[in-house]
Amino acid sequence: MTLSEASTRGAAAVGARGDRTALPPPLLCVDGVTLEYRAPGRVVRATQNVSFDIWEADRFILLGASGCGKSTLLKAVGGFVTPREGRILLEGKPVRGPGPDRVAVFQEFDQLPPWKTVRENVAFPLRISGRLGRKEASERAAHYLEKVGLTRFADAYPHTLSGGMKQRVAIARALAMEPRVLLMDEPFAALDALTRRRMQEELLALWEDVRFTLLFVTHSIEEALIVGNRIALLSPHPGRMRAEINSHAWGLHSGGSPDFQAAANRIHSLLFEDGDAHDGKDRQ
Ligand SMILES: Nc1ncnc2c1ncn2[C@@H]1O[C@H](COP(=O)(O)OP(=O)(O)OP(=O)(O)O)[C@@H](O)[C@H]1O
Repeated sequence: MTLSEASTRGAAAVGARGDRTALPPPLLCVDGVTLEYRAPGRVVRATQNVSFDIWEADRFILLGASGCGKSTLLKAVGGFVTPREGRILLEGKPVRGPGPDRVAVFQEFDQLPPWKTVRENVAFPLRISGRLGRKEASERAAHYLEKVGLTRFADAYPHTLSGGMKQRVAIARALAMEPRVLLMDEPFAALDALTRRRMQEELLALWEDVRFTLLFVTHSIEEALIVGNRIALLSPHPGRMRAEINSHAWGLHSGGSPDFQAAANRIHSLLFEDGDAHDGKDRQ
């Protein structure tokens, strides 16, 4: 990767598609977003003036050090945190709160109610959101459980599943809602290395099949390169855009190659080299 490949949001998107005029409007627009947590006598600024656009079927990664505001950005897109400054638009409309058009998968294994079977876990949000009746919800649950390879476990309870299987259920549950954007907050970080790798493979295979739009948070450079087609690099706390990078050239089979290592090293220095000196320099 050369410096010229690190680019602003618009240029990166153009690079990924090769033709500026062919670009439709973005699905999700994060525009100058500053996020803060306020408590009496204390303000924590989580991100500052962050901007990026996501197009349909992008696999967009938020990458940065611990505490740089990645999860807070995801929560803001989810509608759980209101920007202090800037705006977030989904299909051109301001995000004003949570909605079924944005569904999240988290790292924790306890995100599934333990008293519901796997099938019920997947079907439940479809029913309570009023989207589908009992029979249709159950059919859709079966469809997505098949996609994540868990048909045989539809009647099992979460505590009988491995960590990877629980994450598959969470992914099936999220995809079953057929959201406009799937939000994933370090979904594989609590898994062992082999399972994590397999889950990355499965997520990419699912994407090939379903072509959902993904906003994915990680602090693993390797995972970002493998899972994403575009990566936003955020500075350490408070998170600001350092650069945006096209990563569509990298995939599951790139790991370990000299080019892949060079890209990872380049990202590492963009993330961690003398912070403010870098901010903006790679955004042409
Ligand atoms: N509920 C909260 N109240 C106050 N400050 C918070 C709250 N949640 C997060 N923060 C602070 O906001 C900043 C950004 O946190 P956030 O969890 O978004 O970062 P992150 O990049 O996702 O980190 P990690 O990779 O460790 O999960 C941090 O300084 C954190 O301490």
